[in-house]
Amino acid sequence: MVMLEANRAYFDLKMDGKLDNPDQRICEDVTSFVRNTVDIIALFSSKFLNVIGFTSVLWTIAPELVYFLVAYSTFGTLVTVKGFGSRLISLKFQALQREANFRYSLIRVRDNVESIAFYGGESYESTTTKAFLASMIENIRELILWNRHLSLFNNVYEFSMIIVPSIIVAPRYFSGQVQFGVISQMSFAFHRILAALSVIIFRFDSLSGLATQIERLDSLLSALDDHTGDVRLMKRHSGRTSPALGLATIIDDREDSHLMSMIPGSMTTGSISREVGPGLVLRDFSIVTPNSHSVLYRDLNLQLSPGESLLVMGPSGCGKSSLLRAIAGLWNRGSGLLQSPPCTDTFFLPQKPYMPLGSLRDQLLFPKSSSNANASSAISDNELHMALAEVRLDALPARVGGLDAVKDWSDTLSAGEQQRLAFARLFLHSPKVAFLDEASSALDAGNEARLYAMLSEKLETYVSIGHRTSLVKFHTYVLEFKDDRSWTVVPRDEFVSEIT
Ligand SMILES: Nc1ncnc2c1ncn2[C@@H]1O[C@H](COP(=O)(O)OP(=O)(O)OP(=O)(O)O)[C@@H](O)[C@H]1O
Repeated sequence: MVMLEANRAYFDLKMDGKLDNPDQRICEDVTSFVRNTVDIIALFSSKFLNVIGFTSVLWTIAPELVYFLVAYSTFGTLVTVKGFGSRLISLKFQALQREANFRYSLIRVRDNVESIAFYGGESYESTTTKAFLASMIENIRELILWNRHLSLFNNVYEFSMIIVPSIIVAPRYFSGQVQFGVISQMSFAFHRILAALSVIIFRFDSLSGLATQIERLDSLLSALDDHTGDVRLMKRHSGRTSPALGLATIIDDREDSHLMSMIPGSMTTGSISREVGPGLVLRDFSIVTPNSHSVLYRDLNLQLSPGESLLVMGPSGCGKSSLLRAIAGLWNRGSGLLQSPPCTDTFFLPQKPYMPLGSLRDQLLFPKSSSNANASSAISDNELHMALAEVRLDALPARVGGLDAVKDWSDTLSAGEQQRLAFARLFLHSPKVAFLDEASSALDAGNEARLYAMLSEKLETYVSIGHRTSLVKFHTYVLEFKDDRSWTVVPRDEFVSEIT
């Protein structure tokens, strides 16, 4: 939940790609960690009481056996930890990682059944999934082998002590110094203390499992901490309002400079300065991709006042979506000034419409939740039906069983229907500024023109990304990226006269 709620940590951790399978760490490792910790605390407490209780018994009969037990269990513990420890922990770590990878490969197939079926990619997917399974099995095999070694060592360690107390006390029994009953009393105490002092040896399997879970959870928490550090730096940086703010200013600041050094690549790229304002202003704006550190474009300057709109065009891969990522705060590496309205006034329609789990009502209200009384009572059923009618999906509720019908919407609706539903979502939220990333790419020209005509009536300001020149007439300005990474911003009419 922290990952979802705290400054889009889920997005940044995925983009950084340094942490594998956070889902498994959260769902399974936490549960196992809590269960194992409780078990181990209970076990250690009971063994501690055994040591206290039985040492006094053994000490009165044969104190040399107490020294012997301490030395023997220390030797056994050292052999177990040094000989088996690091290998077993790393194998268990890999086991969790490979199991999660295998499960993720199955989930990917489930989520992409239609595309795989169209491509006829069953054999490829089967090979890939089998490779994940094989790597998991190989690891389990090695784990079983090492556990067998450990268990053999445990048996030798334990059984070689069976007759030791009798051998040591036998001379005293035959010389009449002790009774026969004392031998069994001493033997019982000896084995209870041995079991207690050898707890690390006999329970090494659970302890190494716990160590693995601690390591995985620790790296998750460290990644979240690093992320909080990054966000703190960004917030501090974006809190400044001087348009002249640049990388040099930040590096001169000693505290910020320390924080900047925690961000990979920050000394070379810096962060974008952010301000809140009514329109959209980009000044000397450059974007750098998160991992590859390649600069998509440099020194972009534009100003969009309330009431104006912008169409972003350009060849595939030139960085159109990345511009929206930067405006949304998903990408921060780069330089220059970005002024945009507060996030409460903006709404983004991403390239791939997202259909959350839930009812048709949830699809329309997303990202608000229909279970939130304020969100659901603010928008009536009638308004939801009207929004659907505006995007020509008025027949949808009857077709699927009403606004509360729950389906897998990404599979149930066509790509164009999902895009129309996303437009309905946008109209219902009626933000001051909207950002649309090829949000009508799956629509026919008629539906696209109708939706854009409605958009220009309903919203003051919007920025769209699109490839079709038919969209130009719905925008005030056109920002065009060229193949050589240069760019131009021109008024709509100028753009039209240039291309005709
Ligand atoms: N997470 C990432 N890490 C590194 N590079 C990335 C990442 N995401 C995108 N890129 C790269 O950044 C460049 C710009 O990507 P972007 O998605 O902005 O292109 P685009 O202009 O919107 O393309 P299209 O029109 O095909 O959607 C591409 O070369 C892409 O490979």
